[in-house]
Amino acid sequence: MTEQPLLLEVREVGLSFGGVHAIRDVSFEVRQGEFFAIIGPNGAGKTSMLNVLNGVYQPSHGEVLFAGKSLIGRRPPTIASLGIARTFQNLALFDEMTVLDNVVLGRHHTMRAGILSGGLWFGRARREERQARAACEPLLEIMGLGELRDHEVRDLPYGVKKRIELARALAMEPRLLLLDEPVAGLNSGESRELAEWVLQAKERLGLTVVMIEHDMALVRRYADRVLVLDFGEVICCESPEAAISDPRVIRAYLGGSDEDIVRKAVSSGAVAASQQGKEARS
Ligand SMILES: Nc1ncnc2c1ncn2[C@@H]1O[C@H](COP(=O)(O)OP(=O)(O)OP(=O)(O)O)[C@@H](O)[C@H]1O
Repeated sequence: MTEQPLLLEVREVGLSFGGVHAIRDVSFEVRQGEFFAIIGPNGAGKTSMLNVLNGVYQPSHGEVLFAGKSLIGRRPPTIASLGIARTFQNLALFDEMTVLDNVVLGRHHTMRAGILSGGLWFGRARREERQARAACEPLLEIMGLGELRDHEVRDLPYGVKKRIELARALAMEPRLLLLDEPVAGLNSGESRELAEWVLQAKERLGLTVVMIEHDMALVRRYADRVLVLDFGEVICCESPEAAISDPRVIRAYLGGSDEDIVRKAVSSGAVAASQQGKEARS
C-alpha cells in the first residue's frame, strides 16, 4: 500500500507558562487519513498540544505545518478556515436551539454576510443561511441525527449531544478533526457507539483524526498510532499494541512498579481505570 502524504508536521515544539514547561521539544507527524491518538497521564501536555494545533496557544518555539503551510502566528479562526476543526472536553451546545441550528453554527466562518444584513434576513444573508442549512443536512444523516433535526437540544441524551457537537465540527468542512476526550462522561457502551460514529464520519468524509483519549480499550481498537506524552515530553509514537507494552509507557502511567504486574494491568485496561482514579482524586 502506498504511504499517504503528511498532513500535520510538528517539529521541536515547546510551550511554557511562566516556569511550567507544558510541552518540551515535541515532534511528531500525522499522515492523511490516519486515526492518531494522544495519551498520557494528567498534566502530560495533551490539551496544550491540541491548543497549539488550533492556534489557541502560540508555542514558545518550534514549527507546525498543516498540508505544508505553517500554522505559527495564525489565529484559531484562520486555522479553522484552513481545515482544522476541534471539539472540547465540555459540551458547548445551545440547549434552546434545534439540532440543525446548532450544527449550522459550525459553518458560520464560511458565511460572509454581516450581522446587520443577517438580522434583517435578506439578500446575501438569506442565501448563505439556506446554503449552510443544505450543506448540514447530509452531516446529520452521517451522524444519525436526521430524525432529530428539528428537536431542541435541551432534552436529548448526553451521548446524542456529543454526536451533535461532532456534527457541528464536521460542518466546518475540516480535513483534520481534533477531538479532546470525545467519550468523557459516557459509559463503555456509549463510548464504543460514539467512536463508531467518529469512524464512520472519518471514512465517509475522508478525514484525518487526532484524538486525546484516556480509554485505552478505545485507543487500541480505533487508533492507527498513538503518541504518548509525559511531563510535556514524547515517550514514544507507535502502534497502540506496541505502546501498551512499552516499559517507558508503563512506568509513566504507573510510576515504575514491577513491570510484569503493570504490563498486565495495562493490557487488561486498568490504565484507563487508574487514570480515572487519578482524575477522581484530583
Ligand atoms: N493556561 C495555562 N496556564 C498555566 N499553566 C497551564 C495552562 N495550561 C496548561 N498548563 C499547565 O501545563 C501542563 C500541561 O497541562 P495540559 O492541560 O496540557 O495537560 P493534559 O495532559 O491535557 O492533562 P489532563 O489529562 O489532566 O487534561 C500542566 O502542568 C498544566 O498545569
